Amino acid sequence: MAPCASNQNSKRHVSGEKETERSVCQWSRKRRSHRRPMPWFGMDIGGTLCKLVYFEPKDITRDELDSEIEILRNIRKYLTKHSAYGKTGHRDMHLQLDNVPLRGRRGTLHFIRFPTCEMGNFLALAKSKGMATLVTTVSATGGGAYKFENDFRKEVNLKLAKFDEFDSLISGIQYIDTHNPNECYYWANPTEMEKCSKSSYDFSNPYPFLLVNIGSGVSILAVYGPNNYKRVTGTSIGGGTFLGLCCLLTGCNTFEEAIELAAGGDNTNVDKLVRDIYGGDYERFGLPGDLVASSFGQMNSREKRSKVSREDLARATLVTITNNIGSIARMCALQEHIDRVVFIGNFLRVNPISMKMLAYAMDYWSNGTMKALFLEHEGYFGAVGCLLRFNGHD
Ligand SMILES: Nc1ncnc2c1ncn2[C@@H]1O[C@H](COP(=O)(O)OP(=O)(O)O)[C@@H](O)[C@H]1O
Ligand SMILES: CC(C)(COP(=O)(O)O)[C@@H](O)C(=O)NCCC(=O)O
Repeated sequence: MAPCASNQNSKRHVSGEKETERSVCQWSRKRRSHRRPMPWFGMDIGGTLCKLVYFEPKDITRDELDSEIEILRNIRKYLTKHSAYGKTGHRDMHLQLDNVPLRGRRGTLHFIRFPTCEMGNFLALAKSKGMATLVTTVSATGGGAYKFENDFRKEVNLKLAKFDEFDSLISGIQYIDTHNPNECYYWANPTEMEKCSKSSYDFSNPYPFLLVNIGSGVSILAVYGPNNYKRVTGTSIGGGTFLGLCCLLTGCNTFEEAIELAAGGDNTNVDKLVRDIYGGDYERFGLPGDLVASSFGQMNSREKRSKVSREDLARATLVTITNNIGSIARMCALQEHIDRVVFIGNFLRVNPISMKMLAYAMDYWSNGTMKALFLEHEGYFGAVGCLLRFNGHD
């Protein structure tokens, strides 16, 4: 397992820089004498989005600055002075982490994403910025670290140090939770939608927890300790399914558009509810009348189809996918005897509807014994984790 995974106790009692570093990357001290050459990147190349984390050192000495080669300086400036790159690259400035320690240095972590299908353009841009002239290695995870390995070597002379996506996810969560006091939150009063609001959660004592990563597909891990986890199950009905079906059904073209449509729609015009079948609640088995009995169950009727809006269809798609994930997650939590379920992945980006639904489902169907938790850096943990794991000598 990873050399830089911390033990729980050291993680809980972080107070100063030295202790913080010890908790995250004890082994990095050994390597400090021969510092890793910059730039430091971690990439998580997923089925839909490529997440790129860039560490900008802020403790650069005058000597270092003077000896920094121009290409590196230009790359640093380009990445940190812009918030958009080309047509599809974005820096999530609201997630930026300042003054964090990373393998003996202090600096800023920047969070950048672009669609994985734009990898060709990304490599061309990297080449145009001079990356190909630097003999360097980038740490990478996700399926694309394997799929695009040869392209990186051929196009930009970059070697990829590959790390497993789940090892990376867990290291990344541990690190970011240690360095961002407001990372973890939950939705308070999930059963009363008007009162439902975001609240901070102290996740300094995290184990065990169930980790539900909602990316293109969904992977569910039971995490028992920093170096102890298993993949319980997965489902192919995930974020990619939501976006794909929504594009098909509504003609929308982006995730943001799909979420906006869903926000203005009503799934009860599309789904068949328990009350549509029973006329009210199915009391004997505790099924309330407003529960969805059959997702898209009204859409067999030509008349109902003629009245339904794009917004309703988007909402029903979102509700269907979210409820299915929530239901599988709850069964896994029961099976593993775990009561805290952490939902991450970019499906939850700008998507409070799904988060509130997951919070509601966990709370309601467990009679308040299970809690849904969320993390601010939702899709970036893999990229951070693989950056931490790189020892600079692969
Ligand atoms: N800008 C975006 N473009 C495409 N999908 C997005 C975007 N923002 C959020 N998503 C959602 O996030 C999912 C991808 O999540 P992510 O955690 O990055 O997974 P992966 O590693 O498989 O790419 C998409 O399937 C979609 O539901
Ligand atoms: C194959 C994956 C690990 C890839 O991760 P992703 O890019 O979706 O984040 C994931 O899509 C997954 O677990 N899919 C579900 C496969 C299954 O268990 O049915």
